[in-house]
Amino acid sequence: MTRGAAGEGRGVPERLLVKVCGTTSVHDALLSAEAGADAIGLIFAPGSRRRVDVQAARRISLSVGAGVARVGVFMNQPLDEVLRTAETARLSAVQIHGEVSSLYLGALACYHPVLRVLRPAELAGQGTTPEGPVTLMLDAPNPGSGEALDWAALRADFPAGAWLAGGLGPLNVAEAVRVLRPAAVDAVSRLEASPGVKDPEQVRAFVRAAREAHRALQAESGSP
Ligand SMILES: O=C(O)c1ccccc1N[C@@H]1O[C@H](COP(=O)(O)O)[C@@H](O)[C@H]1O
Repeated sequence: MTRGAAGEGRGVPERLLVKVCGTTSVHDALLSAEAGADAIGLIFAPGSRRRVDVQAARRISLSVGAGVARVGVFMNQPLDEVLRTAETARLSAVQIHGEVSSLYLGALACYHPVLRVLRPAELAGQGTTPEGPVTLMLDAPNPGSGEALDWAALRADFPAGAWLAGGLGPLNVAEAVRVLRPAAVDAVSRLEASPGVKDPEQVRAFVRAAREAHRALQAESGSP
């Protein structure tokens, strides 16, 4: 991955990962995998309309196999709950929202790759997303709401190597990729027919639009 300081002169990442979040069925997991997603998200956050139970998540994870990353999404949940869920549901990474300590993140990172979610107001001064098991991810203040961010306003502070979520969909992902050059894009609301149920056309169009945008950036910058 091409990395550098936040803001100015950010390179084009070698790869753009695409994550389709809020998966609640084997059917939708296979749809995302067939559309070419690199990762699916399984939401365990309390109160989410896309919350999946651990045994269903395990069946979903096993259905896609090791070629597709399974990211568990958590919000202010105890460490032992996250670790138990990750093991039972065969997660390959955990996405952590909410108020948690660096000790909590460090302990989790001993076991799993961690996506640490930040809101726009928390971005200033983060610099580059660190090499290693904790990767930064930017999301809207109200996760899973479909609210898009002002990418141009965040450009100077967006850490190189970070992931991007927040109101992304087939119609705007190309612009987001062009402006912020994230290492990965992640979406849920704009890919659904109803909460927790994917719209196949939107999922396919999202993956396609993200890939095309990344290829265009690479071509522009002369990267292979
Ligand atoms: O989607 C949810 O219900 C949710 C609940 C709690 C934490 C995270 C949640 N979703 C995450 O929100 C982003 C993007 O959502 P959207 O595309 O803006 O709707 C994604 O990372 C989901 O993992």
